[in-house]
Amino acid sequence: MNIEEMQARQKHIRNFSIVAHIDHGKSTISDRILEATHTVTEREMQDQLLDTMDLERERGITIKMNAVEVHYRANDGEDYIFHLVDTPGHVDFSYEVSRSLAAADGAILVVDAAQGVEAQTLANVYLAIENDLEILPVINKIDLPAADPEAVRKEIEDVIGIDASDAVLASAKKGIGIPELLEKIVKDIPAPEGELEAPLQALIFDSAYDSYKGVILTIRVKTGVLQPGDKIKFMNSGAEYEVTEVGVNSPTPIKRDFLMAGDIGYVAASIKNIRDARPGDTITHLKRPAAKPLPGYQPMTPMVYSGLYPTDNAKYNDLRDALEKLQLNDASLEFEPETSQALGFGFRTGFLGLLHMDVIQERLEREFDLDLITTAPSVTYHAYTTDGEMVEVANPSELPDVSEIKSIEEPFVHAQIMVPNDYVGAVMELAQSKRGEFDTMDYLDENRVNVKYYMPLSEIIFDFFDKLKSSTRGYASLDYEISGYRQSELVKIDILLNGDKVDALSFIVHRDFAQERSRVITKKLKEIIPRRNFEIPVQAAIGSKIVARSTIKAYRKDVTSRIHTGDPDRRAKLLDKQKRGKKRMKAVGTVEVPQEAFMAVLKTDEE
Ligand SMILES: Nc1nc2c(ncn2[C@@H]2O[C@H](COP(=O)(O)OP(=O)(O)OP(=O)(O)O)[C@@H](O)[C@H]2O)c(=O)[nH]1
Repeated sequence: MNIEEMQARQKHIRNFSIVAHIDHGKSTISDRILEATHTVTEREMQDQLLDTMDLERERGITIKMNAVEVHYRANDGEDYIFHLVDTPGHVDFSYEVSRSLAAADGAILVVDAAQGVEAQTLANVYLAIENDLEILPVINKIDLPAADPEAVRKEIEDVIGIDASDAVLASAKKGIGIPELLEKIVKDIPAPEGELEAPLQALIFDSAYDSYKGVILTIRVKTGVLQPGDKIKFMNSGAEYEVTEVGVNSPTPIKRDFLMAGDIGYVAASIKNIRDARPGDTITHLKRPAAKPLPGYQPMTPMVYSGLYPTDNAKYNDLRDALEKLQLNDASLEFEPETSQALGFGFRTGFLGLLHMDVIQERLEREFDLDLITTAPSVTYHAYTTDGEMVEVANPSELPDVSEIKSIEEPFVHAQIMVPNDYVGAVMELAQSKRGEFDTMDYLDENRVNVKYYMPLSEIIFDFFDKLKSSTRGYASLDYEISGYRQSELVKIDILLNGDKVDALSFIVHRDFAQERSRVITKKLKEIIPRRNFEIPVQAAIGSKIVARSTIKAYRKDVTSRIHTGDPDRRAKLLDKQKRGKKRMKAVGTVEVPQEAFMAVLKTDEE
C-alpha cells in the first residue's frame, strides 16, 4: 500500500471504546455490532463473545478489555474499519477502562433506560472526558417495561453535562438502534490523526503470554508504520526485538502485512522476557527512533493486600512464575515474597479490590493448576512509631508492638452512592455503622439522590457493597476514590489456636469493633476448623490480653470408621473427596486450618 492509499485508509478508521455502569449492556452492544457487521457468522455467535475467559462467561462480567477489528459499509457507500475496545464496568477494573480509553478516539456511553445514570457511569464517562474523547450517548434496554428514555436523556444532560438530544435509543437485546449507532460512529467519532511517514510510536496498552509466540502485545499505533521483520525497541525498558507477526483480532487473530498510524492491533516478536514489554511502554524502530516515548500510564496503587501461599510448599516457584505471567496480562497486580510462620513461603499480593482478588486467585488455580491458601485482605496502614518513623503495614502480623506505636493511620475513601429517595435513610444508617462521615447530598432528579461519605477503605472492601445492595433492594450504586490517610483508633487482634499464635490470621480493626469482631471470629473458627481427638482452644488476643475465646471439642468416636463402607467404589469416592478437601487446608502446628478460616474475618456478623 502506498502512502496515498494509507492516508485514504486512515480516514476510514474509527477507534472507540464502550463505557458504562456494570450490567447496562456494554457487552451485549458489542455482540450486536459484531453481528450487524458480519464479523462473526450466526453460527459462531455466542453471547458475550468478547468475554473470552471462562470466568467472564460464568460470572457474566467483563474482566479484561478486548480490542476487535470490525468492517462496516456505511450508508455513504464507503467501507470503514472500526476498532472496538470493550471494557469492564466493575469499580475494581477501572484501571482497564482508563488504559483502553488512552487508545481510543471516541467512547460510546451506554446508559440503561430503566436505571439511569449510576455511579460508574459517572466515573467512566469522566475518564473519557479527561482523555478528550468524543462521547456518543446510547440509551439501552428501551424494551424494558420500566424504561424511561426521556428521563434518562435529561439525567445524562443534567448530571453528566453532555448533550444527549440525539442519543441513540437502543435495545441491544432486540437489535433496535444498532444500525443508527453504526452510522453515528462513522459520523461523530473522529478518524485518527497521526503522521504515517513520521518515526514509529506505538503505545502498548495490553499484553498476554502465548507459549508459542511469546509475549503478544496489543498496541495503538500513533505515528508511522510497523511491519513483520522490523527491528524494534521498547523506549522505556530499552529491550530490542525483531517483529515476527502483526495482526488484528476480528475476533480471532488475523495476520496483517502492516499496522499503521491509527490502527489498533497486536504484535509478536518472540518476546520471552515479560519485563521487556510492559503496558504503557512505547514501541519505536531501532533504525529511525521517535524522539520521545508516548506518555505511559499512571501506575495503579493496589487497594488491598493479601497473602497467597501454595498449599504444597514445593509449588512456591510455580506460584511465582504464574504470578509473573498474570501480571503481564494484568498490570495492576503487584506481589512480593513474604514468609509466614504458619503458612511458609508465599507472596504478599496487591489487588484493586475483592473482586479482583477473587478473580486472580481463581485464574491462578484454573490456568496454572495451583492450590492456594489466601489470607484475609488488608488495606495498607501507616504506623507511626515512638521514634518518629512511619512503617507501611500491608500485612497485619507485621504491625509493630503496641508499646512502639504512637499512632496509626488508615486509608479513607470519598464514596458516592446513588440511590432512590426512599432508601436514603437505610444508606445513611449503614454508612454511619461503618464509621462513615457524611459529606454532602445532591438531588439527581425528583426521586434520586447522590449521597457522599468519607469512609474507611477497610470497611468498604469487606461487606459494605453487599450490605448496601441488600438494604436498598439492589437500587444503590457505589463508586469511590481514595481521599487520603486519617488517624484512627486501631488495634491488632491475634488469633491463637491451641495456644499458638497463627500469624496469618491476625487482623487490624477499630477499637470500638474489636470485642465484637473477636467474639464473632472465634465462634466462626470453631465451626470451620475440623475437630481433632483433643480439645482445641480458639482465642483472640490484643497484645497479651485474651478478649474472646471458644473451644473446638474433641471428637469422641472415630469418624473415619464411616469410610469403612463395603462398596469399594463409594469408598474410593469418599477418599478422593477427602483428599480434594484436604488440598486447601494447611497444617498449622497440630491443627488443620481450611482456606475458609482465613476469610472468616471478612464476616463481620453472625449468620
Ligand atoms: N431487556 C434488555 N436486557 C438487556 C439489553 N441489553 C443487555 N441486556 C441484559 O443486561 C444484562 C447485562 O448485559 P451485559 O451486556 O453483560 O452488560 P455489561 O455492561 O457488559 O456488563 P459487564 O460486562 O459486567 O460490565 C444481560 O443479562 C443482558 O442480557 C436490552 O437492550 N434489553
